[in-house]
Amino acid sequence: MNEILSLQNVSKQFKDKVAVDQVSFSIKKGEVVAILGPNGAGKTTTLLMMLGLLEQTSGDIKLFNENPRTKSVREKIGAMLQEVSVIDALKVSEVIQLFRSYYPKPLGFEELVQITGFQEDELKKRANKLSGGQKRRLAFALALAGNPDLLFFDEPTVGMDITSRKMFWNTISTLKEQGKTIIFTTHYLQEADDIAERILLFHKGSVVAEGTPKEIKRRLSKQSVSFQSNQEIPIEELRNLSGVTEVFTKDHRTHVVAENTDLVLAYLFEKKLQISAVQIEQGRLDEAFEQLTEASKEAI
Ligand SMILES: Nc1ncnc2c1ncn2[C@@H]1O[C@H](COP(=O)(O)OP(=O)(O)OP(=O)(O)O)[C@@H](O)[C@H]1O
Repeated sequence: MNEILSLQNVSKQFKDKVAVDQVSFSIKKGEVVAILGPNGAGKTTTLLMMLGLLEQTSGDIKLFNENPRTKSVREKIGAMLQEVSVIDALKVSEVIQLFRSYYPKPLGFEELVQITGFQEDELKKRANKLSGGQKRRLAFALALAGNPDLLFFDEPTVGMDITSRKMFWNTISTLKEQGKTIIFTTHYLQEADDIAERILLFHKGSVVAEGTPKEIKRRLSKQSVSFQSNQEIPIEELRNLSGVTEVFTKDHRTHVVAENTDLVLAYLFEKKLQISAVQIEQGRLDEAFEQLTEASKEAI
């Protein structure tokens, strides 16, 4: 069995706020998974629970079939969180060496420096004197220090310029080729689409959709069938078809918005309705995602 992470009915409640609500999923070795969702969807809370940094209110979390807080698990994971806090009094090179010393089989110092692109003069700087971008690179080096099998990144590219972003994702592809399992949170749909093999779409603390980027796109963006007809159209019957979300008439055309337009077409043909000028349209994914984001803003 190559499942290395699993969550079962995991919830997290902060006072009267349910941040994560009955979430279940599992991740296999070597997968690159994006936890996608708008602000406040519960992504960071879920990540912190997976890392054992925050205790769940209920449910079960297993990493490598064990509790995330066990020492043997900690040695196999690396994480880059949103807030970078490093030991300010130390130089960059010293912080990297210190983190390497925590692990039984760390990555070589030179390799870490090369991956994260630190120059000689940067390595001599004190950690508190680094710019925001340099701090994130240091956090990346520290996440990789133990040569982990499983890596977690919380909104890794926030604040990075385009070049750093590109370099970051190139390194992630190399890590994937080495067989590492990578989980990252993002609220950029494009980023999840470009990088991830699987997306877990979070919304208001729950996983509302799960699948490959292609499957998610199909699910999120609505399709519609529209047609003309001289006959009376059984609008109510159409509305009751499975997966149909909307039926309306505009400019003498009937529009049926549905998850699966094939089912709508099959129904129309089965009923032998005389229809003409049939058009099938695919809604835009970014619009659909925006709607979801807007909906969640209202809820906050
Ligand atoms: N320590 C906390 N105390 C109280 N409420 C919290 C705490 N941490 C998170 N929350 C709330 O839980 C919900 C989920 O927050 P979370 O940070 O997990 O969302 P997110 O999807 O990571 O969002 P973002 O993209 O903004 O980081 C939010 O409504 C947030 O305000």
